[in-house]
Amino acid sequence: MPLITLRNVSKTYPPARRGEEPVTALRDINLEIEAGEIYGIIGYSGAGKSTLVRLINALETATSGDITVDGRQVTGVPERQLRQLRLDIGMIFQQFNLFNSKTVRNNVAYPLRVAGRSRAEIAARTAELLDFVGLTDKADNFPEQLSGGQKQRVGIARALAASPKILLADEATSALDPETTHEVLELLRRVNRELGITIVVITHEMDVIKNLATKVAVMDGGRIVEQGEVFEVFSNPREESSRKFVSTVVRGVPSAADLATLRNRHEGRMVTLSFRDGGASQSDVFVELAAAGVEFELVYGGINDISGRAFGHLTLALKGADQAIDGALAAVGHGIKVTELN
Ligand SMILES: Nc1ncnc2c1ncn2[C@@H]1O[C@H](COP(=O)(O)OP(=O)(O)OP(=O)(O)O)[C@@H](O)[C@H]1O
Repeated sequence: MPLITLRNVSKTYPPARRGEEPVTALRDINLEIEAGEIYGIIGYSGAGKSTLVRLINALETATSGDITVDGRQVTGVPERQLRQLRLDIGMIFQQFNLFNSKTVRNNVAYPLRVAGRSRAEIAARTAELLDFVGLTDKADNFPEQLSGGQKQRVGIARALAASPKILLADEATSALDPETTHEVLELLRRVNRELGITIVVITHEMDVIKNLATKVAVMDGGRIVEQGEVFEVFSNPREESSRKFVSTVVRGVPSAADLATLRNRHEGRMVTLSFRDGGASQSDVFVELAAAGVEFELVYGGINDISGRAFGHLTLALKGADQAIDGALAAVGHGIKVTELN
């Protein structure tokens, strides 16, 4: 059974003022997240991502549909039954949401104090968590003395304090620079791998999905327009909005403007070759072209590695007789798609 299930979930917010229209933030969402996964949810601002998260941890109630978390019904149950659910879910935020007047140690200890744990237990658990996130030496500092990445590590330690099964990360790296983002993503991978915690990552950054998630749902206008393995969605996005996100991190067939620039700089016939794991490789192509006496230059694109599987699009400028070029490309055979650029 999946750890998190949403069936036909919709959410409509009532109008804020009289005369205004209600806002439908989610429409007929179906989603299954298995234990142990890192599940990415991507969409532009307003797509409904935060609403989805607030439904999973029961901060909002669905207008219709069913939500279960770890076998427990979330929709239509009284508040007191939601207490255990909230202990099972840790959360981290874009702006970290730390208590600025508390030390790092006391920030991490806070959920344990609220849960009424003993002093000895709190001290031991807090020390263990600070060690896990690499901030033992900052235990007595205040958040304002920390870098953004360190603050988020405190946020992660605090979210893990009550040993949740699920960690919800809402734009957790959006306020960080690329290097710090990398560090925090690495920590999240350890949280998943070493502690077995299921992670749901909400983001508008495709790089985060590419580097962290195993599965992804693409949201647009309150709907999930595409979902599946990250490799599948990246290597073969079917919907327009997925294609837009993928194009932010993967160079595909060059646009008309890019092609014009490439033609200014390079001579010859131009083709884009699309590769997919299991098919012909770059070197297969290069060997055939060289054997046919075709000169080639790689002018655009690249090969990506996602979850250990390769795919990508390479645009080549080719110089040689048309027949030799066609023969070489035909000889490479299976697994690559050739797009002639005119
Ligand atoms: N409490 C609320 N009351 C009324 N409308 C809301 C409320 N929360 C969100 N909305 C509306 O629901 C839609 C989805 O918002 P949501 O915050 O879930 O999107 P999002 O994808 O998380 O975007 P962002 O990244 O900007 O937060 C938007 O049109 C938003 O204005």
